[in-house]
Parts: sequence; structure tokens; C-alpha cells
Amino acid sequence: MIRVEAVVKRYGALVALDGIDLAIGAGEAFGLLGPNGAGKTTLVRLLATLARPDGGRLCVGGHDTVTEAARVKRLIGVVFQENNLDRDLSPRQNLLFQARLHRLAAPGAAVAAMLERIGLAAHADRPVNALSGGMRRRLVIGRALLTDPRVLLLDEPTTGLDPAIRRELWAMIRAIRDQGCTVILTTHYVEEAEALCDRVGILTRGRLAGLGSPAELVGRFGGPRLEDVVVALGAGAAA
Ligand SMILES: Nc1ncnc2c1ncn2[C@@H]1O[C@H](COP(=O)(O)OP(=O)(O)OP(=O)(O)O)[C@@H](O)[C@H]1O
Repeated sequence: MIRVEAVVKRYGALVALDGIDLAIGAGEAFGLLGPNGAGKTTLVRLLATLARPDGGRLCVGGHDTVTEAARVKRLIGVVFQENNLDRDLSPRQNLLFQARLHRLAAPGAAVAAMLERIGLAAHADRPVNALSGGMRRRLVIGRALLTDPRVLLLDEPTTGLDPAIRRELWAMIRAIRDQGCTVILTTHYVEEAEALCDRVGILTRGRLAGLGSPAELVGRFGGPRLEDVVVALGAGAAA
């Protein structure tokens, strides 16, 4: 579903991604871990067609993110860390705006179904301002799902949320994946990657220092926990 080949991304003299090769299968849940500034968000932005690589190429569903960006956009849903909802509007109005933007055939019905799916039907017409942080995250994810994407990109989906709400979002992300959507997420919470992801990639200084299932990585680099592997690779010890 996703192919990343020899991808390089620079910001001036800074090399944010330094030759990344990665393949992610359809229906896989994949996590990107690594220290601050490792390049996780940059990779997500490239996959989301929001930035272009300086070298190499990325394909989503067989389509190049640069030369076929419009095709790629139709396959993906993207959730960034900032909620960027219109907070004066209600969940229903926020979703309707998105549904109309994407020219969905029956926007009202699609939005009503999504409000049910994300558990916000009872709060559909209150202003977003009055919702809890967890409800807002569910709404942002629901907005990304409106177009029924085959790939969902989530940049730090649960940062800043309390543990109970985080678990609630994990259940939602698992359900999305169980419905066949490929899920790619970045996170600083190692337990989040362990709970949700089939495989994780550990990025350090723009390079993929480790790749495999959480159990494989612990076996290969020593643990006892995945968190120890992330810290060791982040410090350059085992890379
Ligand atoms: N628009 C930009 N202009 C200049 N430098 C940038 C830009 N975006 C990212 N960078 C730099 O590129 C590097 C990788 O950043 P990126 O945000 O991808 O890392 P990250 O792994 O997502 O970090 P974090 O965990 O802190 O979110 C960092 O050094 C960052 O400062």
C-alpha cells in the first residue's frame, strides 16, 4: 500500500530524512517512533502530499505522491496534532463542511452516520468549544474518515490526553484498522505503538534505525522493553 524509496528531505542545510526505505502493507497498523526532531512528522507530511521529497519517491496505493498527488489525496485521511476544528461550530457543522468540500453524494446522511460511529451523536449540535479534549480528537478522526480513506495518517493522535481518553482512542483506532484501513501513526508513547501497531519503525536523525514488530525489535536490540530499544537507538548506541 505504501512504498518509500530512498527518500531524502532537507530544510536548508538540515537533512530531516536521510535515505528512508520502507514498505507498509494494506491493512497494516504501522507506528513511527523516535526522539524529537527525528523526522516522523516530516515523513507523514511527505506521505500526505503536503511536502515534496528532495530525493527518492513515495507511493500510496501505487500512486506517486508528487506526480499523482490528487490520486493519493483521494486515498488518504490525515490527522495532525492540532485539532484545527472550527470551535464556534458544532460537530455536525464541522463534518458537513468537510463532506461538502469533498462533494460527498449525501452529505447529511454521511455526517449523521459518522456522528454515530464516533460516538458524538448526542453532542452533534453543541459548539465544539463545549466538548472535551477526547471528543474533539474523535471528531477530528471522524472528519478524516468521512471520505472512507484506505490509509489513515495520524500524527501524535493522543498527545496531551489523559490515560482513559487515550485508551478510548486506541479502541477507535483499532476498530478503524479492523475495518481494513491501513493506519500509520507517529507517537512518543511506546505503549501506544505496542498496543496498536503490527510493526514500528524507529527513526533517529532522519534514518530508520530499527524496523520490525515490537517483539522482534526487543529481541534484536535487547530490551527488556521496547522503550529501552527506542532510547538506545535514539542515543545512537545500537544503530
Ligand atoms: N518547515 C521546516 N523548516 C525547517 N526545519 C524543519 C521544518 N520542519 C521540520 N524541520 C526540522 O526537521 C527535523 C525533523 O522534524 P520533524 O518535525 O519531522 O521531527 P519529529 O520526529 O516529528 O519530531 P517531534 O517528535 O518533535 O514532533 C527537525 O530538526 C525540525 O526542526
